[in-house]
Amino acid sequence: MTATIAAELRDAVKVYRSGLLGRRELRALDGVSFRVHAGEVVGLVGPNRAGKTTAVKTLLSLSRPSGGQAFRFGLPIADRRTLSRVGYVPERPSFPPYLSAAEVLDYYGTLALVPAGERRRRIPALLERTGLADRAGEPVSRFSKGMVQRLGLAQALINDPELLVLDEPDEGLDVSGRELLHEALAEQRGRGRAAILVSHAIRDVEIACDRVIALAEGRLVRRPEPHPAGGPHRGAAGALEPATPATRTGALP
Ligand SMILES: Nc1ncnc2c1ncn2[C@@H]1O[C@H](COP(=O)(O)OP(=O)(O)OP(=O)(O)O)[C@@H](O)[C@H]1O
Repeated sequence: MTATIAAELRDAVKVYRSGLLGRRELRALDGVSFRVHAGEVVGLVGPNRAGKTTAVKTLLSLSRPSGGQAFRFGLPIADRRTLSRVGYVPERPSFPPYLSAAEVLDYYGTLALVPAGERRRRIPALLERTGLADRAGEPVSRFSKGMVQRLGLAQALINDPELLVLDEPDEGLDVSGRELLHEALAEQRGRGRAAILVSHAIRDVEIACDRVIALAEGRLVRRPEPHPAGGPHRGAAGALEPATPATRTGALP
């Protein structure tokens, strides 16, 4: 039986236009196809400007593709109901500075349609887990960069997501903060859920991910390899393959 496909891009194209009459075009995504299955943690890597953030923003309905298709849990991304099943830590999380950490989590939990009883149960547990419990009542304006990153992770977990998307979440995190990330990713895998980690920290990707998808200049340069659902975590290192013609034409694993 095929594992649930939590996220998929099919020949996705994103063109940004600039200059006179929009004549200059930049192809942030140029025919990118990949799938992320339930039960696997996928690393999305590549140099600056490769299109990594554009790819995840497309999967999150934050960027409208110029061509191709994108799906969450088998449904087109235009169907926004599936967003409540996703947790997302953006590249530079920021929160209303006058809210406390507990209020931020309550706010985002409400937006993600988490029932009040669940929010009351989850918020203290997440604050404890992310090491913010002793500062839970303080306004976020007093938080350090690493604390904001930790709150970003707690925020992404408030709805117990089936797909967790982390866009360079390791910026500013200390060793225990990185361990926290690895634990969250391992937990996703262990519970048969999916995760995408965008990172330049190759060591973190090797430790945390089952396989790697690499982009460069808006194109896939490595072919994703299917991960047997429920199979042992073998690390990302063995999952790389050279680019193939199939990759270029958008054929899916
Ligand atoms: N809103 C936008 N308008 C115009 N160009 C954009 C926009 N967003 C992204 N781009 C361009 O698209 C390309 C891909 O950007 P993207 O942020 O997806 O890359 P990335 O791989 O995440 O890069 P980094 O590692 O630097 O974060 C870049 O050339 C960027 O300048």
